[in-house]
Amino acid sequence: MTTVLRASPRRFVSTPAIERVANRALRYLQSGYSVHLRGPAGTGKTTLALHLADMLARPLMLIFGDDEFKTSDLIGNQSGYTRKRVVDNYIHSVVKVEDELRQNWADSRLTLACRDGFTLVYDEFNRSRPEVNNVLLSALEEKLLVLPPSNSRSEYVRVSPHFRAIFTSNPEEYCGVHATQDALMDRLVTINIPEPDELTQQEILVQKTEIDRASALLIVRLVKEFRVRTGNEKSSGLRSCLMLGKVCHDHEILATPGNADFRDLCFDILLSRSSLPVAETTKILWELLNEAISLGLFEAALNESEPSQAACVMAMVSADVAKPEATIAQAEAITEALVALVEEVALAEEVALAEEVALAEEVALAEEVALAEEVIAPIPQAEAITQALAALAEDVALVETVVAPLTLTTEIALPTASMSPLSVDAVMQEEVTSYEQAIIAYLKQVNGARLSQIEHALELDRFRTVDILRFLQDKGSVMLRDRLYLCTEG
Ligand SMILES: Nc1ncnc2c1ncn2[C@@H]1O[C@H](COP(=O)(O)OP(=O)(O)OP(=O)(O)O)[C@@H](O)[C@H]1O
Repeated sequence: MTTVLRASPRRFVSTPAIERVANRALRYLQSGYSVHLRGPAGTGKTTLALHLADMLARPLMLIFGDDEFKTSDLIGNQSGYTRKRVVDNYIHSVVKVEDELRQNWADSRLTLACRDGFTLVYDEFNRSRPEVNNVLLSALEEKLLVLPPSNSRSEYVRVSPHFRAIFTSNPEEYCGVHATQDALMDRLVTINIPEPDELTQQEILVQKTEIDRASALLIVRLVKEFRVRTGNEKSSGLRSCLMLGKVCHDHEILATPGNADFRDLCFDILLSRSSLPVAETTKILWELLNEAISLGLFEAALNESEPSQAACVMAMVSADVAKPEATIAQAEAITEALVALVEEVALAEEVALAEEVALAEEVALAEEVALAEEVIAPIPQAEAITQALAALAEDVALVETVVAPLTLTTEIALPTASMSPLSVDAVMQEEVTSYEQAIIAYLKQVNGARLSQIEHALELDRFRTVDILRFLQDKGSVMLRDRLYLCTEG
């Protein structure tokens, strides 16, 4: 049984680049021509073919090219027999038997599509042997499909004006494909489908795997870079990107080069896609992921809303590695730019650190000042204590003087041997009187003084000063108030 599809690609993503190609193809189809989409594996040819068929709004016949294909698989074949037996016994002695054996014909997809005006999508048609596809030549050009000779049906099928064919193929250097015959190519409009651009791949990833935009871009760039470094630019990385994106999304794996799960995923999906020896490919991928971590290339480039210097550097890297002719000088320039960037980051960190240290020092200084103020505050009290101590010392001295043995005073005041006792007394009396007057005069002058001040001012020793002051106090000429000696005379 032949199934007619009404298929359209699930969640077809249209970006400006895809729309341009789709419009071109649709133009040729509307003018009655069949279209051939040619390009490396995974560039979106089949998806685009289905999308175009959907745009034509006709039922769809889908055929996949195969090396085992025969022409009959395209147009149909005899399938089984119908046997017809007639027994005539009209005269009882005569029996007439007629036996008829007829082959049945079953249309295949191409015949159905041509007859009913469906859209045929012949995916990877160059995987079928060229002679199998010869039947298409007259269908496309003369609009007649030629069937094997038969007595029971027409050998020609008139191709409906609504019939359209969309072919897809991989380039001839691909394994398992046949060279396409010129006659067929001459009847088709061939559009080359390169690998989708970065934006398209990112968009497809976001819409089909529901991964976030930043992760999608990181994956696209990582896969692109890996393919460049492994010299595997012939095919497209879109399928690998879709696998990475879907697994990351389904299992909540953070798509960053430093994440161990993501790294495992990259190794599982990408290693087998390189034609280099496994050890070499592993080293390349390992280095790539490490570079991405240390230089933060991919992460920095993701911040598209604020294009940073790192993003520019990444753009340079992408642009240059994409060109095989990128010279060593360009590579050095890129390295220099990266080094400058790393240095700038280090400098910024240093400045931030210095500012932090300065701030910490300021805080420490402020704390010290506060502490010092706290320490200094009690000083007036200390001064008062010192003064009190000094006064106390004076008082102690005064007491000592008072209790000092009288003999000592006598000794000090002893007259010289040359003087007579009378003259000695007179001299002493005279001397004492002059000291009394001197002290009274001094106390009047300074309006009161301490014991030590009087001693110093009049250059007297302590015992004499105390004696004289006590005498003056007894006389009522001097009084002591608050450790100050005051003259009571007017
Ligand atoms: N425009 C698009 N919108 C949505 N998904 C897309 C689009 N283009 C490609 N894809 C997806 O990318 C993957 C590869 O696309 P597709 O199978 O069409 O590539 P292809 O060129 O036909 O590959 P092959 O030559 O190996 O058959 C598919 O999963 C497909 O769904």
